[in-house]
Amino acid sequence: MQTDLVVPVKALPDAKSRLRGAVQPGEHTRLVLAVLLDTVTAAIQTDGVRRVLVVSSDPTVASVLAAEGFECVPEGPARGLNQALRHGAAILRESDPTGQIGALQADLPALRPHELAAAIKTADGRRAFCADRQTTGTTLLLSAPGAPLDPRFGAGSAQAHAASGALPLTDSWPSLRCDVDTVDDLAVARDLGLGQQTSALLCAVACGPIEC
Ligand SMILES: Nc1nc2c(ncn2[C@@H]2O[C@H](COP(=O)(O)OP(=O)(O)OP(=O)(O)O)[C@@H](O)[C@H]2O)c(=O)[nH]1
Ligand SMILES: C=C(OP(=O)(O)O)C(=O)O
Repeated sequence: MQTDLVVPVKALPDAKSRLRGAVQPGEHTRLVLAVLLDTVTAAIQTDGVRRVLVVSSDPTVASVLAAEGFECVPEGPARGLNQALRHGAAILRESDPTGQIGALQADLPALRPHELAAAIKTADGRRAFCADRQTTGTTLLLSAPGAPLDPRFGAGSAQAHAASGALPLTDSWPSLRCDVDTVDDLAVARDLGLGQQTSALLCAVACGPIEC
């Protein structure tokens, strides 16, 4: 079974606001883009992942992704994170009405393809989710083949996904659970091993709280 993933990214001026301060203010956008590129690079290298579709109406996100060969579509008419995910899922469904769809967070710069592959394998075709390392948020939500994704991202999304019947995936998978919302999260990701783009950026600008 092949899995197609949707990755949502909001407008860059608003993106990763809690991560501000990790690098100088003028480098924040580059950091957000580096984290995104490391995430989608790991995702597309994952066994069993066929497509990675970013949903973002930000023109810089679209052009940076296009330059690296990634797919990006603008949001649909309905605003918001879950609406963007539903829009992306609908596009993926047009190509394969019976396939498995997933929502992957855009801020997993230490993501290891083998951990994502293991999570997809463990789900084994069931609608399932992986909570973040704090256990409150969600880093990955998978549909059953041909079935709705039914995303419930936002504050307390792990509980919301469980309450909606999704199976919690409980193996450790530290890189899949390590979304970087804060400077502390980025330090944890650095200790796990950052992807090439984020690592290079932090080395290039190394005078903030996170050193490479
Ligand atoms: N396309 C799209 N993506 C969104 C939207 N809202 C949030 N996202 C993305 O969904 C993920 C989680 O969103 P948030 O936690 O709200 O935002 P964040 O940018 O990660 O961090 P904060 O600004 O610190 O809240 C991030 O990848 C966001 O870019 C939206 O309205 N549209
Ligand atoms: C929106 C979510 O992500 P974040 O950790 O960025 O708040 C979520 O986990 O549902």
